[in-house]
Amino acid sequence: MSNRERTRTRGRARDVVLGVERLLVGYGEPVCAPVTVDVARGEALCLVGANGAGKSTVLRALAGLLEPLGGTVRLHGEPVDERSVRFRREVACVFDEDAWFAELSVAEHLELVARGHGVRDVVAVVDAELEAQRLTGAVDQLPTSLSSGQKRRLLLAAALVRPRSLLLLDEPEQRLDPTGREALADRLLAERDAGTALVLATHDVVLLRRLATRAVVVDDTGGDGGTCRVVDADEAARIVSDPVR
Ligand SMILES: Nc1ncnc2c1ncn2[C@@H]1O[C@H](COP(=O)(O)OP(=O)(O)OP(=O)(O)O)[C@@H](O)[C@H]1O
Repeated sequence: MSNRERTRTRGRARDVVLGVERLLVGYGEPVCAPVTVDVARGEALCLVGANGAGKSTVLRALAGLLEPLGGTVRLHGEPVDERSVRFRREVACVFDEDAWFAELSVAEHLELVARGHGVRDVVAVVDAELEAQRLTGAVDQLPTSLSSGQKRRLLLAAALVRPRSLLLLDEPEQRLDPTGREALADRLLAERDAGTALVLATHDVVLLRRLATRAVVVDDTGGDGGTCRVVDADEAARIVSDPVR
């Protein structure tokens, strides 16, 4: 969806994918103020904030990997349950975790993920994503032999060769060179405009400016009636460019 189309559809009912209500996260103690926000199809919500503010912790709770201390998270109106097949089918994650089968090549990994999620045209889907992630020269390599940037692109490819209505990404720009960051922004923009709901933690102002439709400022001040502030993309870009303001 272009920005013009997005403006035109403003005011119509939004197709909410993720609903978050006073979500409180932490490890025994809260790490940040509660979060209240929703994310519709074709929207990209960025989580911004200082190192250690709690962005990854919020993402882990959204993915059902961390039990919240309070509040609710709903996917298509249903409570998050990472054990349910529907939840796992709908939610793709790119977190900072390398979970590879050491003996499977790059192409074999992607084919395994796509097949496991019931993708029909596995070879075509995997080939297209290898191309998009500039991994065609590494198809036969084992993950351990990849550079750190290539490993990151393989993680991204694994999230994009499978069905999803929600894509959760934790600093996807990490370890990518400038060309890789541009390609990442292009790919995520296409994903957003194809109707996926995106939530990503990022410190990258270029990615934020190109992609964000809104942002949550993750901190412990409870600036918005006791919850983390929800701001527009311009305000988020100003915060990321000048975090001490
Ligand atoms: N497994 C854990 N157990 C206890 N505390 C943790 C754990 N993981 C993170 N923390 C703490 O929770 C706080 C929030 O960490 P988190 O990784 O969510 O921050 P972040 O905003 O993603 O930071 P960054 O921008 O550096 O990635 C930090 O104080 C961190 O030390």
